[in-house]
Amino acid sequence: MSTKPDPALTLPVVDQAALPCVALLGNPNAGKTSLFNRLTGLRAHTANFPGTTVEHRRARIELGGAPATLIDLPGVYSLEPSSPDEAVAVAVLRGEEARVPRPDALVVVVDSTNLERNLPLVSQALELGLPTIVALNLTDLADRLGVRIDLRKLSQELGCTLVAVSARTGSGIPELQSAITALLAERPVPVSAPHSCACTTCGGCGYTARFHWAEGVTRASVVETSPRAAAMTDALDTLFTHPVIGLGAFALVMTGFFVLVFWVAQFPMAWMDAAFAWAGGWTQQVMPPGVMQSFVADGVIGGVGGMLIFLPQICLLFFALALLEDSGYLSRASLVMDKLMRRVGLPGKAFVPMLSAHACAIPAIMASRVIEDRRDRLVTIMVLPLLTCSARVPVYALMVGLLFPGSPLTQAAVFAGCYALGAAAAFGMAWVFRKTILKGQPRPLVIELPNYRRPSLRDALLVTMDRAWAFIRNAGTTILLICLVMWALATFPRTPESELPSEVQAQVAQLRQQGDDPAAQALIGQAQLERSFAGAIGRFVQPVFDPLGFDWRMSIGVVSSFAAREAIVSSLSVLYGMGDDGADDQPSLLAKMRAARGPGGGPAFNVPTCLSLLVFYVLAMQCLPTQAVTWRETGTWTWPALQLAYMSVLAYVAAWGTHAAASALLGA
Ligand SMILES: Nc1nc2c(ncn2[C@@H]2O[C@H](COP(=O)(O)OP(=O)(O)OP(=O)(O)O)[C@@H](O)[C@H]2O)c(=O)[nH]1
Ligand SMILES: [Mg+2]
Repeated sequence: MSTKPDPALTLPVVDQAALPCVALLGNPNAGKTSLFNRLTGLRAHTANFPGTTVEHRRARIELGGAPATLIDLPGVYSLEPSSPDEAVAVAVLRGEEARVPRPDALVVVVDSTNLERNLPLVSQALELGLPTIVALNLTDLADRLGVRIDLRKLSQELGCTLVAVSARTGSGIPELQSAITALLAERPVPVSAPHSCACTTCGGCGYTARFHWAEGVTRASVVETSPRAAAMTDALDTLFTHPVIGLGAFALVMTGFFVLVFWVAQFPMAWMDAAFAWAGGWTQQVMPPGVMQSFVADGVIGGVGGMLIFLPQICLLFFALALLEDSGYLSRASLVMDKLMRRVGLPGKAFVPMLSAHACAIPAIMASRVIEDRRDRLVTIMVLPLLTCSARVPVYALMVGLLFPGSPLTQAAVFAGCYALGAAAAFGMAWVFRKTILKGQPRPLVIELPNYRRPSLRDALLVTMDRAWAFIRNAGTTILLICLVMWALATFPRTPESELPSEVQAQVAQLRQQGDDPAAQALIGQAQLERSFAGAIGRFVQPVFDPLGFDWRMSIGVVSSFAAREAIVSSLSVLYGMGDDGADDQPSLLAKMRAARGPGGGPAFNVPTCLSLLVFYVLAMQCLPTQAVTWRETGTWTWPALQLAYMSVLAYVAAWGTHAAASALLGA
């Protein structure tokens, strides 16, 4: 599924340049984006692991009745960047980022449950000489964990205004807004930090001085900590990061995830399928037969409905992923997976991008900016589109629904198998790249483990609603357009019944004599479809896909999905819906496809063909926006071209092998 431009990035440049500009700076995972969302009312992505934001984001806010620009930055541990995302933050601070105004003031966001680790950056920020406020965030969690901070003391130690806030509950937000307004009005320059190092001969003691200062300030201002909370975190970490138990826990979490997404979704999906079937049937009753009826029933309801029935599954996927991201577990899973990933040449830091690629490869490719080494990053980017993104979900669901009607557990297992195949292919290809064009050993993982947090149901629901809306918008625009083109290609030229071949006319006459009018009508529909533009194009490309077991309708469906893979579902819905089998008064889309016949008279979607289609869609690169992002992140067309070439060959060969093996095994 392609991502739309962030509304926060759509401010006119001229407008922003004239406005006072405030940047949110802070350690990774300190809650900068959550605060940004609170202050702007936007819904930028947040998650409980370091490195969620990898690009600056800006929006206009009102402060004391006057407009200002607020910039959210990627998290940094220091102002000496070590990865591309950190470089973005530092470039904005220096005024070196194109089209972004240099900030006039800073809000340094600090995690109050992790004060000591956040303060070294505060000291560097204060040295920039910009008007600065420190926002002490996550105070709700600090309260729950029994961490108490003496705010007056801390403010004195820092020598700047300090505001305690909670981006989660909203407490302290009005005070923060007032403090920023005053900061922009008065523009006080912070007093110089008390830890600067006079030594000019070595690079290390500056850091040491900063860390000593952070330790001292923490000791002076943290009044109370809770050993019980720390003990609980340690106990959970011992389990989740254990080389064996940790792997078992990971397998369990993932299994639960897929069963939830698959099993729960089947109920609303069945209702929606029935609703669209009813709507199609109703249209046929109220509209006179003809081109318009076919346009509405087959083109619009059939095509878009064929896509929309998968909405519940998409929603559940994003909801479950949001809860998982917010829990703090993912950083632990990265540690457990690091060893395995490094064995195939992937860095441990690729884990979170790989997991988020299960939603969409585009943000995942951008998220790989957290990987410091260029070769490590390139290997990761090259294999990310192999992981199952949400646009593949409708294709998988359609195929497993056709393959195993009425057995949700088998469906769930095959569905999970597709995800596993994508992951295995990504690991295998990473290994191949490491042995060939991107030789080298990935760096070992050093990662900060965030606190475990109770996931926010509200945030997860908001993410889900956004994604659902994006899915509906996509179905109502791009997919609808593809459906209409497909419908037009399948409708015209319309061969009159009298011009159909004589053997077809004879069969039709015989069926009518037997009183089987629906079957006669279906036969005419089939013959007309075969003589349409779609039939001609399908037959032209079909020889390419014949070894994979695809008939001409599937072949044209595959071609239609090279710009956006999910388009195949709607294309098939239109094409199979139009060659109506007449088996039922109002057959659902799945029923129509199940009843469709292939050239030999057997089911068009037999087991080898369904499996081959599944394998093809697991492995093929069919997403133009992903290619564009690969180009942007790598700076050359070589990598996206290679990505397209190797994935297409891999998909074709694997689908061909699957079809041949399944046909041999089943004697098909
Ligand atoms: N309980 C609680 N959780 C918070 C608060 N602020 C942020 N969070 C959670 O902390 C996690 C990190 O929040 P983000 O806003 O993504 O942090 P960030 O600083 O933008 O992180 P990066 O983009 O990785 O640098 C998310 O799970 C948030 O829901 C808060 O005040 N209270
Ligand atoms: Mg962020």
